[in-house]
Amino acid sequence: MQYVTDIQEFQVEEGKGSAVTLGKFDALHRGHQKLINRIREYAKDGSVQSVVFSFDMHKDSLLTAEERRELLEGQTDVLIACSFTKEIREMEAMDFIRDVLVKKLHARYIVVGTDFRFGHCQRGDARMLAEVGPQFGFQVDIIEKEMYGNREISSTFVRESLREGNVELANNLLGYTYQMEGVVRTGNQIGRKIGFPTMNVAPPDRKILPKYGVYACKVKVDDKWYPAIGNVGVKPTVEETPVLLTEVYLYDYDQDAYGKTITIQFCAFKRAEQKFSGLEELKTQLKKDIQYGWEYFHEKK
Ligand SMILES: Cc1cc2nc3c(=O)[nH]c(=O)nc-3n(C[C@H](O)[C@H](O)[C@H](O)COP(=O)(O)O)c2cc1C
Ligand SMILES: Nc1ncnc2c1ncn2[C@@H]1O[C@H](COP(=O)(O)OP(=O)(O)OP(=O)(O)O)[C@@H](O)[C@H]1O
Repeated sequence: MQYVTDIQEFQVEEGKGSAVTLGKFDALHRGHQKLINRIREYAKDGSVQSVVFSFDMHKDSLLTAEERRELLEGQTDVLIACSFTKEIREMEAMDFIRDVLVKKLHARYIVVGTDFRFGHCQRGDARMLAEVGPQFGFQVDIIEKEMYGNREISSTFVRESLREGNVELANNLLGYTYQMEGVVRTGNQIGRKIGFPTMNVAPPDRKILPKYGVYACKVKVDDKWYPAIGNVGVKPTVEETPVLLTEVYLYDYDQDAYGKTITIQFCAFKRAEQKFSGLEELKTQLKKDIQYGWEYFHEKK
């Protein structure tokens, strides 16, 4: 996959056209996957290159740029991560069509959802693309929204579910398990003292985490997955200054992981993070959480 961050530097392969899908693509949820599958179909015979054109809004996001890139590896020929700069924001819709979609991407197929909007003041939309398509030589596919019950799947819906701690719903909307990655750093060593050594990991910058609380997790260390129980939050019982961390206790791991990069997947919500009266009360609750996690994975709820 070709990864492009500066659209000015990019040109579709000589003599080839492209099948392009456009949007923010923060989540790469099941709705986004529908669009990506369509451009893949067009590119299957090699006649056109498939292009995912994503606008990076520079906000807190579900996927870091690196994660989006990894998830799309092997799924598309080209990923354009286009910064949503003033220049892009203020570009007239027709200029975007002419200068970017036609001149740079040689678009033959454009695949968007029903509510896709673009260009200065969002004046461009899917209908406008379809109207001018014949004149510029591209076909437009407007894809019906993938639904969850009677609500459209969207990145906003995934963010809301995470905010409520409902990772099961978020994972269903995504079609994969929500995760974060980070380097294991030293904690206060209290966990070890109370019998539950944990790995402490700070989330990447601007990465959205689920609501503060306890989750059944899967954790990848050195390419191996382990069942675990984790806490997302600021440990109010033991920390005076809040520092957001995800902390995980792995069931079958007894080595030193400091400095290693691990991946944490959030599988199920157990309870909200609490401030306990002291370490004894925390320890009593931790035992219950650990029991819950063990049952979650062993009874495969
Ligand atoms: C499953 C689990 C649940 C936790 N729940 C809470 C909690 O509700 N409140 C809290 O203050 N800390 C909670 N913690 C964090 C503990 O305070 C922390 O593990 C302990 O202080 C050890 O921290 P250390 O690794 O920095 O030594 C939880 C940790 C785990 C692994
Ligand atoms: N549920 C869906 N089914 C099909 N297409 C979708 C769906 N959601 C979004 N799309 C389309 O995918 C492209 C990228 O969508 P985009 O990420 O901008 O929207 P979104 O997921 O609704 O995010 P947000 O909630 O932040 O607005 C757009 O063309 C959009 O119309």
